[in-house]
Amino acid sequence: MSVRLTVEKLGVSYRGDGRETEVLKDVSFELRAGERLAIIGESGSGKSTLALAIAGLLPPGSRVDGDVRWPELERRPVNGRDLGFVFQDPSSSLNPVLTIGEQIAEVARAHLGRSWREAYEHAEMLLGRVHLPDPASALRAFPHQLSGGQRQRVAIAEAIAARPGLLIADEATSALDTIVQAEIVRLLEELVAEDGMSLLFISHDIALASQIADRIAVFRHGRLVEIGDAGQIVDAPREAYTKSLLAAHMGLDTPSLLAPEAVA
Ligand SMILES: Nc1ncnc2c1ncn2[C@@H]1O[C@H](COP(=O)(O)OP(=O)(O)OP(=O)(O)O)[C@@H](O)[C@H]1O
Repeated sequence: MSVRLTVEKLGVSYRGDGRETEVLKDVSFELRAGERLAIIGESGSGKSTLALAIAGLLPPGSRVDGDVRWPELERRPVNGRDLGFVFQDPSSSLNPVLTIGEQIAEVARAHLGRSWREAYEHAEMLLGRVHLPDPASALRAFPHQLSGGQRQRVAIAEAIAARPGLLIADEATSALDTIVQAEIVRLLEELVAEDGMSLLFISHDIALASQIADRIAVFRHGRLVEIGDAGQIVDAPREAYTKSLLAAHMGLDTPSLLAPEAVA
């Protein structure tokens, strides 16, 4: 499998109020084509900063050390074209005064060079792919006319409109109730498999991460503590911190994450 992304000794510091705060330190990993990698860690561990650094979206003035490379590309990656971003709050990527059709079609026009008519057809096809009921009517709807789960489906359709090689989902299901969350996770799995995209699934929820990811990377205080196959991380974590994350998940009322044979 070819390598889609190489993160090498990445460090990020934010600057403000005359101070510099280091939030990512010496982070290295590879993401292969078609691979689903979950990034997990507590709030403030640097997960979103990692996503922003990969997308080239860090605030101006941030200090970046190390490297993010895209071996398959011979040019700089273009946001929207080479990578799609889905955030926790779909309102941050959807424009409230444009119809759903206009927003998705605009991505197809900008990045795929489609005419408006072709771009609208493309948008309707994508709304079908994200399982929005009645895609033709949805094209004419405004974001506020949809439910939270439907808005997240639209945000996903927009993120994949230009067929990017990488989809970054940053806490994309955290604001949704459990049933809708499971549906969106299934949808992401389906789309990633169909399009051969790589997925960076950012979550504070190790149980959810283990459902969707091939591999899991555990972050703490801006450092990559442990990375491995999802099964290994959940069944046989090497680091004490990962064990404590798993233990914190295991409330008395929580079903075990471990496979039955591993418990026996
Ligand atoms: N623009 C910024 N300027 C200064 N500090 C920032 C900025 N953005 C984030 N931080 C700080 O960087 C650290 C890492 O934040 P980040 O959002 O990357 O963590 P996270 O793991 O994604 O957290 P969460 O799960 O709460 O979103 C935190 O201490 C945060 O307060």
